[in-house]
Amino acid sequence: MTVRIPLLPLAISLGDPAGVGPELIAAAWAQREAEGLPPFFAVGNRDLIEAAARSRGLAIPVVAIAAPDEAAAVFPHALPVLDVGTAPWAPGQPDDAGAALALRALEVATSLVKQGAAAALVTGPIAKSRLARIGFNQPGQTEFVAEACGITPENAVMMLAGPNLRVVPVTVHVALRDVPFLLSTELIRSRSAIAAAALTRDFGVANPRLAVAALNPHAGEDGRMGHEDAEVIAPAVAALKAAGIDARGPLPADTMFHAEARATYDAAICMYHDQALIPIKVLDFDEGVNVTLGLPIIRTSPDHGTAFGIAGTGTARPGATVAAIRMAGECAARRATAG
Ligand SMILES: NC(=O)C1=CN([C@@H]2O[C@H](COP(=O)(O)OP(=O)(O)OC[C@H]3O[C@@H](n4cnc5c(N)ncnc54)[C@H](O)[C@@H]3O)[C@@H](O)[C@H]2O)C=CC1
Ligand SMILES: NCC(=O)COP(=O)(O)O
Repeated sequence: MTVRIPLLPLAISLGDPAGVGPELIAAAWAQREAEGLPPFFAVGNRDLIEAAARSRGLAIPVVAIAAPDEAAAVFPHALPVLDVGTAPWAPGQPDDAGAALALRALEVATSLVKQGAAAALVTGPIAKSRLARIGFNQPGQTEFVAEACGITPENAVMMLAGPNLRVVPVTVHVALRDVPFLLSTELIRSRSAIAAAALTRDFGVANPRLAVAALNPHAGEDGRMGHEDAEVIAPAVAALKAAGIDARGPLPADTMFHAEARATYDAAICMYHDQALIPIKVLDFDEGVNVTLGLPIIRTSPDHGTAFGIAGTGTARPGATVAAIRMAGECAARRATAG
């Protein structure tokens, strides 16, 4: 297997300092050689990351850098960190100062990637409710990064990807009761089309096969269990096919995710958050990556959240963070090669 390495280091934002983000950045650095990871630097606070690393027995060297261009030389022997603020390390005890540091790290890391000072953005997990307390008015980091890049939220598409499955939730961080009203033929069509284009551009899938899920049980059972499947989703699939995209559906969601079914598509287009995220977290929790499609930059994140309950205990597994770094590096290298 050829490992694609980007020319510049990646930027990784700290995430909420009370969560598992800081210690998993350190754990990923400790595994850089074994995992063949591309060079990266953290954006956050050196002392905090060092404390988080030591809590899990990682006595790794952590070095403050003044600018991203110092990261490549430091990375082979120490974890480079760009300091953007301070907060005490208090695992499992989120507060406004920590949320402010997380937001500052996200802002700076995003800006550095946009400027071309870093090859791609990997975001550490934040708690949306904690950031909302300090004025963050986006549903999540996806929409924040999209806005920073001048992309509308509709055109920034969340995909969760692991070794066994890729899923795209058409609606994301909304109440379940609102989903039927938010779904539209155009939203399903456009998110699917963006996903198909990104699978080709960033993942090297020449002719992506999309499996589009139904909303209702049994795909509506001829209208006996809801009308959205026939009236909203089926026309979107027809429009995708008319545009030359290999799309099928609406498919009953309960039989889309077993192994034989998964082998027939490259991504499942799902109608709501948990329809997409439950199967991938069952199959690939420890290697799942959240990637934003349709952006001018590459952005990935581990599939899990802040896990405040286990921060600082040494039990958080680094696999999803490692996978997010690897995927960001590969996608950035693929874009650089394509020109
Ligand atoms: N990429 C991001 O920024 C994401 C942020 N979140 C945020 O995280 C916060 C907590 O959300 P939850 O639903 O509790 O999800 P969570 O992923 O933080 O935790 C769910 C369960 O998985 C465990 N877990 C999570 N990561 C783990 C790891 N690396 N190793 C071992 N166990 C792990 C936790 O201990 C917990 O039992 C919320 O505020 C949410 O907004 C959630 C998902 C993604
Ligand atoms: N459930 C996915 C998630 O919460 C990640 O959202 P985002 O912050 O990456 O937009």
